[in-house]
Amino acid sequence: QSATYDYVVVGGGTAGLTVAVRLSELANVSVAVLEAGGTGIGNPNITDLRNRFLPYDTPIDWALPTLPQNSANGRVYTQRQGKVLGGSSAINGAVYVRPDIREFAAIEALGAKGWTWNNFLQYFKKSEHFYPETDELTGGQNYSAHGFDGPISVSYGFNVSSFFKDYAIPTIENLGTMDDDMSDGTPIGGHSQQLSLFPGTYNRSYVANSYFWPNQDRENLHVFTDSLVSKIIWGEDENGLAVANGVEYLTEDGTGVLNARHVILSAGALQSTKVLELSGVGDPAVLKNLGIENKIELANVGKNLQNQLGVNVIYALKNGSVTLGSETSAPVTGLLPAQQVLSDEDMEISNEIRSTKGDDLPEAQYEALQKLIEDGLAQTEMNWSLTPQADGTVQLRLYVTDLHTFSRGYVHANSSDPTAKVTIDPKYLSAEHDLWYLSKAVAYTRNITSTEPLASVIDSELAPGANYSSSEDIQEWLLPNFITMSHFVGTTAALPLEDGGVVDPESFIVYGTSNVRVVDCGVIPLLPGIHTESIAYALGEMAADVIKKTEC
Ligand SMILES: Cc1cc2nc3c(=O)[nH]c(=O)nc-3n(C[C@H](O)[C@H](O)[C@H](O)COP(=O)(O)OP(=O)(O)OC[C@H]3O[C@@H](n4cnc5c(N)ncnc54)[C@H](O)[C@@H]3O)c2cc1C
Repeated sequence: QSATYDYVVVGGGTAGLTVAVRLSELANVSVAVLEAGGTGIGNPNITDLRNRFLPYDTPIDWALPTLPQNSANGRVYTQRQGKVLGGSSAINGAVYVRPDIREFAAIEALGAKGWTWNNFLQYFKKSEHFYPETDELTGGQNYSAHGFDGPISVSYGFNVSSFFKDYAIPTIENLGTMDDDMSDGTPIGGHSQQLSLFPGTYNRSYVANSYFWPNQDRENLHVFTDSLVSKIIWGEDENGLAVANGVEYLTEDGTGVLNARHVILSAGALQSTKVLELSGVGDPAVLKNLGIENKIELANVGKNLQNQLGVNVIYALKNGSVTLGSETSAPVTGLLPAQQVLSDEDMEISNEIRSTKGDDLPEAQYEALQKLIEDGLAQTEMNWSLTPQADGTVQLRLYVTDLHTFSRGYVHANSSDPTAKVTIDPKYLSAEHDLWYLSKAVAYTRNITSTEPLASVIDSELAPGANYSSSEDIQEWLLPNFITMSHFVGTTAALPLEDGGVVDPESFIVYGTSNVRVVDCGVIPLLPGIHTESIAYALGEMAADVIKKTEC
């Protein structure tokens, strides 16, 4: 089977379907998307956000194991990624939040030319349809940073328990501040949580049902599911430079080929690198191990892997003290600077621990991270949710995180067999500050639960439990209990080649090629202290605009 398209997009996920749908607005341009997973149609674990943990270890989850983590007693962590049309937007937590303006400044200063807040803001807005009236908790704010005509519905949880208004928000205000909008580029403080959710429902708004299905009848847009791309097929231009002629892919029926003028890799931060490496693009040492001939030497492919860490801290609430609502997920979230989470004395210890840079962390990123923390950007997200128990009691779950982590790892293809899972070593906790800081964030929840009015309804601490008192105790508890935010970035960084880049920040074109791009979260060079779906949509929108200009 062979066909020719102007653009072939590898991966029908968050950024991939966004860029494909936008490109197909040009009637004279043909676009194909090859997605390894199925359509997901009729799967309630995708559509109903209350089921958001049920996709794990089912066919719509790649379920990618890490290597044993040396700094976590050899623990193997299973990383989630959506394997279905919609990609990770089909299985994620649907928290909608954008980076701090200062994080874009830091990323641009690393060398990502054009990655300014103002440039991204137009694409955040373009992808969003915001429903401010659904805010039951704070309301009456300034929504000028939002979009009202885009495909992705953003609203607030509904039928929210009165606990959040009566206890959570006043307690947050007693310790810090409530902020009016978590998506306006100044996200410090407590918030009423924004979600990619159809207003007044439990239904997830994600890239398949909000960008693609409404446009699926376009004649110039073809989406192929259950099609795993194995590699790029190369030709040469008149100067002998590598030019992609298309891709090869596998289905149940065998091998297929799609010819293309341009290839866009959107397989996510964990898997676009695999397609590059199986196509002979990457670090020669890695390719040699795989037995793959080096077509384009690009040593940065798969390096600079970043993620954030978190853990659930659990408190029992006094019997009968709280009336449950029927909200989908944490209706209140806080974005806290290290200066709030740490005492003055601990801030000094933090400075001391951070004064040594780890070998895996590039110097420029190290300097940027130090400044983000010193300037008081969010270093901990704290999600507040209630969970009813079978015995009729209610637990308060404070999900606490370490947002700007210093550990860096890698992801590489593990075999020349395209069906083999990638090798991931995120090197979690290899930087001392990551574990130490998370232990302090856990301890900080005790300040919260001993502050009124919340203190009056707290019964006891269940996890880790009051007997874990010192930072060392809590660190020990964290090793088997920490979880990750699944916000992978950095492996195909949009930076100058000499600064660790894999793609050009303005064109998204892979260095050494003229017609292969990467458009997914892997291009984000430095992980901002927030969730990443908003950026994935903005990247898809931005890349489409950049590419459209080349077509006109
Ligand atoms: C469990 C989980 C919870 C999360 N929670 C949140 C949240 O609450 N809020 C938030 O903002 N972000 C959240 N995120 C992160 C966010 O969803 C991702 O950062 C974002 O969706 C990634 O988009 P992407 O386009 O880079 O990749 P993806 O959306 O993962 O798309 C990649 C696509 O490529 C396909 N693919 C891979 N390899 C191939 C191949 N060889 N051939 C063909 N297709 C291939 C995959 O099947 C997938 O569909 C979460 C992520 C996960 C996994």
